[in-house]
Amino acid sequence: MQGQIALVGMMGVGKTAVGQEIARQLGVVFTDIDTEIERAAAMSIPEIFARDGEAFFRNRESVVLQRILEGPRGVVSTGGGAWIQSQNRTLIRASGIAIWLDADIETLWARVRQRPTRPLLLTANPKETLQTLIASRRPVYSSADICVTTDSHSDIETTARRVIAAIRRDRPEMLEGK
Ligand SMILES: Nc1ncnc2c1ncn2[C@@H]1O[C@H](COP(=O)(O)OP(=O)(O)O)[C@@H](O)[C@H]1O
Ligand SMILES: O=C(O)C1=C[C@@H](OP(=O)(O)O)[C@@H](O)[C@H](O)C1
Ligand SMILES: [Mg+2]
Repeated sequence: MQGQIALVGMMGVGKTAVGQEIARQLGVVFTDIDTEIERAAAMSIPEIFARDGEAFFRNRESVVLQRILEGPRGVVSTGGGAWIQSQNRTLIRASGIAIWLDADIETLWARVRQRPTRPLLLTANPKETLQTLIASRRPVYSSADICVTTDSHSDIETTARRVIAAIRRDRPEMLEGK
């Protein structure tokens, strides 16, 4: 593999689950940035937001992202806000390619509503908050290298295969040696 494959996109779209499956199918290392932040801080994401605030979390996110991108080549799943920061986009572009996983609001909402692990959605109307976040972030996600759309009918394994097929089609040099 010629660089890092980074997954970006809204919370609940499946970056963590699909990223892990892409890495399994390609036989490369998988890293989830949120998991690495939690490990380094010995705290959960909701605990970090509650104790230190979002700005602190964003700082940790950039530091951990840089460290992971400098490591062995593989698949890196980011948190939904990572690609929104321009310095993170620069880091990801310099190390490989960004895949935007996209889905409609109903698909995202069905997946995120089940678990209270996303502090940005602890609002009076979390679905509306999700919708507002999508509207502000979609133009930024669209600057990723490749977009793959998922929906409630595509399972994790199928979505992973479609991502790999899209990379093979658009950026075949990325998968050389694979
Ligand atoms: N087709 C699918 N693709 C991706 N995730 C799915 C799919 N169907 C259900 N899920 C579930 O949706 C939830 C959110 O996925 P996750 O990987 O945590 O998203 P993200 O990391 O983008 O926030 C998980 O429980 C995952 O197993
Ligand atoms: O969209 C965001 O700003 C966030 C998404 C989360 O990751 P997932 O996209 O993996 O849920 C996590 O990094 C944090 O709760 C903030
Ligand atoms: Mg995730």
